[in-house]
Amino acid sequence: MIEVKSLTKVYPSGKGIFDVSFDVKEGEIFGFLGPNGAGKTTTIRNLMGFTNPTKGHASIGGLDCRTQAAKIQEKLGYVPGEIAFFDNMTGLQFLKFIADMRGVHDSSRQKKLIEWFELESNRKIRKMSKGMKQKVGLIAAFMHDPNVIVLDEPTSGLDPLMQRKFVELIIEERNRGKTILMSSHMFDEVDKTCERVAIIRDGRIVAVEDIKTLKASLEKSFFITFANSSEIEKIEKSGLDFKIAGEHKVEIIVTGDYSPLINTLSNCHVTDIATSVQTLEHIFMRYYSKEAK
Ligand SMILES: Nc1ncnc2c1ncn2[C@@H]1O[C@H](COP(=O)(O)OP(=O)(O)OP(=O)(O)O)[C@@H](O)[C@H]1O
Repeated sequence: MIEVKSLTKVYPSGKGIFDVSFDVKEGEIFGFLGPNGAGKTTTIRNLMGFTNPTKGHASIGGLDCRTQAAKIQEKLGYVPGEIAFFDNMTGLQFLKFIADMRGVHDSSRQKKLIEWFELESNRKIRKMSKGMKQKVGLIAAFMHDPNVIVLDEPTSGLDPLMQRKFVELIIEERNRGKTILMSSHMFDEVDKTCERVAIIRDGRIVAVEDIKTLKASLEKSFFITFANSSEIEKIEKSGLDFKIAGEHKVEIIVTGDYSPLINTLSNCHVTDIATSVQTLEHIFMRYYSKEAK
């Protein structure tokens, strides 16, 4: 549904994005992650046709993002990273203005979204907090029921309750067949919603991965305490990946298959087991760090 091929945008400073390629399938939530300044907004601005690429191209629903931007925007929902509004309007006036521009006459979905995000819609935008403005931007992006939604850091400024509501909303939209591309710094939100992610660093894609595959590579550490130190010999002979963690204690690291651990421990006198689980954040941080390939 969204295709990005060798997209390159070089700013005069030499910064930008280089050979960015990924695709977002119809009906999936796709996460776009990366440290500050990595190139997420630049990529998204190219998708919206706000800026022309130096090289490469992008399309949404088969339409070219450079030459058919107006047509794409008719059907798209978009939340920019920084929302600039008509400050003197109330939230509701702004939403009505956008709906009129889009030729949307049924306001039932707009009303539902105002209730869902508990927006004080009669407040002037200039008197709204960052989070309130973000809600207005989200409602504007979703209220015309678009098939494709592009979100640049959609929950920045939202409190945890509203973040949760946002997560519920996009899962519901995905279940209704909508395609969502979302840049985010919130690993937890990405974990809860996305099927796949692309990670960008210094303007280049360093990974495009299935969340399930990433989760399968998470390590789990088991801290096992034995009744006596002689039990440790059994661990040494077992072939398990382990480190000594005390006189009677080992840390055993498991990825995926737990059977060898269970079989080995069933022959040992164990007095305590504690566990610690890696989260997706560990994996994302590995890609964010300079050492990642
Ligand atoms: N209009 C511009 N002119 C010149 N350089 C720019 C412009 N916009 C972005 N850049 C530079 O391009 C690089 C990518 O910036 P971009 O805003 O796309 O990153 P980002 O991943 O969205 O970051 P963040 O997470 O901080 O929002 C940065 O080095 C940035 O300074």
